Amino acid sequence: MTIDGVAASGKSSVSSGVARALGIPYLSSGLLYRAATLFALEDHADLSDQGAVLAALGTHPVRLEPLAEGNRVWQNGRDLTPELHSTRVDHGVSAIAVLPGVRAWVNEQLRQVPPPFVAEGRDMGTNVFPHAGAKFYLTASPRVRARRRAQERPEDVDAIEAALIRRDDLDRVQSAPAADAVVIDTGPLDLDGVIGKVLAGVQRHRAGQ
Ligand SMILES: Nc1ncnc2c1ncn2[C@@H]1O[C@H](COP(=O)(O)OP(=O)(O)OP(=O)(O)O)[C@@H](O)[C@H]1O
Ligand SMILES: Nc1ccn([C@H]2C[C@H](O)[C@@H](COP(=O)(O)O)O2)c(=O)n1
Repeated sequence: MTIDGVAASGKSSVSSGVARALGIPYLSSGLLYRAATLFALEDHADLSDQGAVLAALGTHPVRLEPLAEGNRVWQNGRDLTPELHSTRVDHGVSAIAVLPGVRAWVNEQLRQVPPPFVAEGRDMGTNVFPHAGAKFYLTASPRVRARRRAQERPEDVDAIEAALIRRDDLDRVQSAPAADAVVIDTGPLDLDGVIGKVLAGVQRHRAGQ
């Protein structure tokens, strides 16, 4: 199954809850785009130069550890995960994510994982796993998302909201919901409410309704 959505709409938290309820792993594609961004930044690569970015990726083998309680990304023995939600990675990741070679690098890693799993990101239901059994797409207003994110970060809500709107715009091309996805506005719901809606959708799908 796939869970896509806009930035900070709750994809990772919801995927983790759904994966735990179903007893299967979840895969965060966004973390792989973030790891690619971190490598490019550390190598001082021009983020719009696909050749330079792919050269940086070529020297940094990574492993996505699909833990249900939260994915981690490893480079040999180094756990990259704590650095992947830094502001500098947030600012650079959309530039990296438009590069076709980077998208192929991410998708190849995702497609090596044996099902069943919950795949989470932007284009899981449209491009990477178009034949997934059940598809969901999470949204919420930029203000709601910024308020939630502000609980985790020292920046103020207005700055976070502006950055989210910028990233929504830059990611728009690969972020369209699949035609057969169930769209959920998470604004009026708490986390358990969203997880419950997704699980109910999975049940309906299994029952063939
Ligand atoms: N329905 C909800 N109600 C309240 N808080 C929520 C809800 N869903 C998610 N959150 C909170 O919002 C924040 C962002 O959620 P999360 O990191 O899961 O989003 P995301 O879509 O995976 O983000 P990103 O696109 O940056 O990877 C977290 O602090 C999470 O706990
Ligand atoms: N399938 C995906 C997943 C992610 N991206 C890009 C777009 C985001 O700005 C960035 C980080 O993702 P997030 O952690 O916010 O889910 O990666 C993408 O293009 N396609």
